[in-house]
Amino acid sequence: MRDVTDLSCFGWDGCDQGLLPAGTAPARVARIDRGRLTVLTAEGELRVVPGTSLHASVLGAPAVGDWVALRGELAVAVLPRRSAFVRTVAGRTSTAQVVAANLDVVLVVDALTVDPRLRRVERYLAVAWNSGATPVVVLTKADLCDDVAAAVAAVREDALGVDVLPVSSVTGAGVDAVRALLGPGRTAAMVGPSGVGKSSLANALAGRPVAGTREIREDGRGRHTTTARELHVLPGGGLLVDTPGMRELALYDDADGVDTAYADVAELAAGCRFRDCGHRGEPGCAVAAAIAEGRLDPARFTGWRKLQAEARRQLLRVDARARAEEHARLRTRFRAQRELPNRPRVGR
Ligand SMILES: Nc1nc2c(ncn2[C@@H]2O[C@H](COP(=O)(O)OP(=O)(O)OP(=O)(O)O)[C@@H](O)[C@H]2O)c(=O)[nH]1
Ligand SMILES: [Zn+2]
Repeated sequence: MRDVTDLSCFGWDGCDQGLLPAGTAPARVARIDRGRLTVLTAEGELRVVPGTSLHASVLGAPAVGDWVALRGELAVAVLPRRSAFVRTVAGRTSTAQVVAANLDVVLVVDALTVDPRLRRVERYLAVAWNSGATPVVVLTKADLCDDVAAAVAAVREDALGVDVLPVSSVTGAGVDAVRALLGPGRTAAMVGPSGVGKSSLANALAGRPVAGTREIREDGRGRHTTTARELHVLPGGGLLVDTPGMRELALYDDADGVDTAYADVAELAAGCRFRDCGHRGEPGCAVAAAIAEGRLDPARFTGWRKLQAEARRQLLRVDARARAEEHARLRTRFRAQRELPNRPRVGR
């Protein structure tokens, strides 16, 4: 049995660092429902009211998995996060949304029913790497796949440095391997498109229905069943965040995550003759050479380029300062071009 004081700070390192405002107790956000928070405390679940100061905090609104400081039944502050899975809210905005906070593991979930969608997995991995938590790929519905080993191998080849675990929530195969990631006090979030079996996996891990699942409609269109993010406490003391399926995961500030997810391509690119090589046929392009020699899948290269461009666009939208820097960079480049020796100098 874990002792109660232990639970009150479990997973949050700020307690012993004196980060807790005086007269408050830490609690973990399990659910957010029309502005009200359900939190886990040493005494159990509690519905609390967000104080006005809560939204004023630099971390913004609380997310599932956040630690908040409670003063009575009022949540007064969002406590420092050690990791967060962040996406851009759908639409042409630059608003960041914290999907889940204080994670040890991000489970990137996809199904084995169709050919593994490698580009999609890579996109999730880029964001997951940037979260500060460890990404793991979970491939569900193994019972519906004829050649699990081949499908897993294909994903493993692309998901560099990431464990790839096949599971079936129906037969239970592979569920223990996922459970092993979720020791006492460890928090994982499942992310992935709708219908890949996240809720079914949550139920399999919990050993009881904790999340709503849906039957896929005959026409394959289906509807989202998971409507809210929720932090579930698993029997072994691990914590699992179930998130509603995402129609599209837009990158936020994920340039570093992209380079980690595509470490092989990034490393090749660093070996190009020109530092600013665009890999579009320049001489000495190491990326082009790798593609020509069959060492790099051109589709993976295209995926990298696309995500990099998206991360850069997003950065420009988000950060006016970055925009100024980009302008400065373009100006420098322009100046450098003007000063190329073989360029006729005008007006001098
Ligand atoms: N055969 C088989 N079917 C599964 C498995 N896991 C999930 N399913 C089915 O796939 C469908 C979708 O599963 P859900 O768990 O609701 O998917 P989800 O990812 O939570 O979907 P959202 O809540 O919309 O994000 C349901 O019909 C499940 O019964 C599995 O391991 N094997
Ligand atoms: Zn190049």
